[in-house]
Amino acid sequence: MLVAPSVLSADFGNLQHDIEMLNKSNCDWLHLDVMDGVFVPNISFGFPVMKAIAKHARKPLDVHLMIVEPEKFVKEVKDLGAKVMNVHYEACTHLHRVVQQIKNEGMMAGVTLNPSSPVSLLEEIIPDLDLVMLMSVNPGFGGQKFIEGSVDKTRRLKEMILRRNSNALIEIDGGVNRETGKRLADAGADILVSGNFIFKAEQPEAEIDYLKHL
Ligand SMILES: O=C(CO)[C@@H](O)[C@H](O)COP(=O)(O)O
Repeated sequence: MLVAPSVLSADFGNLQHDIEMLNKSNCDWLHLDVMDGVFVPNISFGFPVMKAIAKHARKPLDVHLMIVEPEKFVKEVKDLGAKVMNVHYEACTHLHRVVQQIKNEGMMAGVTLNPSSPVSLLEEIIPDLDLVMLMSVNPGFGGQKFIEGSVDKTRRLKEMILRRNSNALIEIDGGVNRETGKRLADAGADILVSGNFIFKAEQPEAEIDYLKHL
């Protein structure tokens, strides 16, 4: 299992401390949530903060854009040195074009689905994707309750990926902890994003290890 701690739940007053903790940990990617106050009802951080994080991070960056018109920022995300660029299905009118732009910049192309968006929406594009991220909470905030239907949705996505001969990885984001993480792993998840569960833990590195071994 790959584990991508969500930096949204870090201590922003002491960000370097938390990034160093993640550098020392066995986590795989750093998950960076960009929110614009339009696509989601919250504003998080943008490129100046991500550049500062990138300077200290010794793990690949997994950038999740919860913004309208994400295609305007492909080059900026590439210049950060990101490994993964995740855009929302719901934010892209010309999704196929955006996915090609991301891949042409040498990044993994990820498409994210909101909880109410069915996996069937990805039927045509799935062979082109490197990754699909399912939101298991409504995007915009850390620390929300896991939406139960996400486990079955993960299973259905896995079936579609196999049926369409896609190599897409399955990433799940929202409300991931020991218990939900286990069920998601059994359903076919490849990558778990986790915010509050990791950063509020007494021993964040041990919780990362727990999720990694699911
Ligand atoms: O993208 C988001 C929220 O919009 C997530 O990445 C959350 O930041 C995950 O946090 P937890 O639900 O694990 O606390």
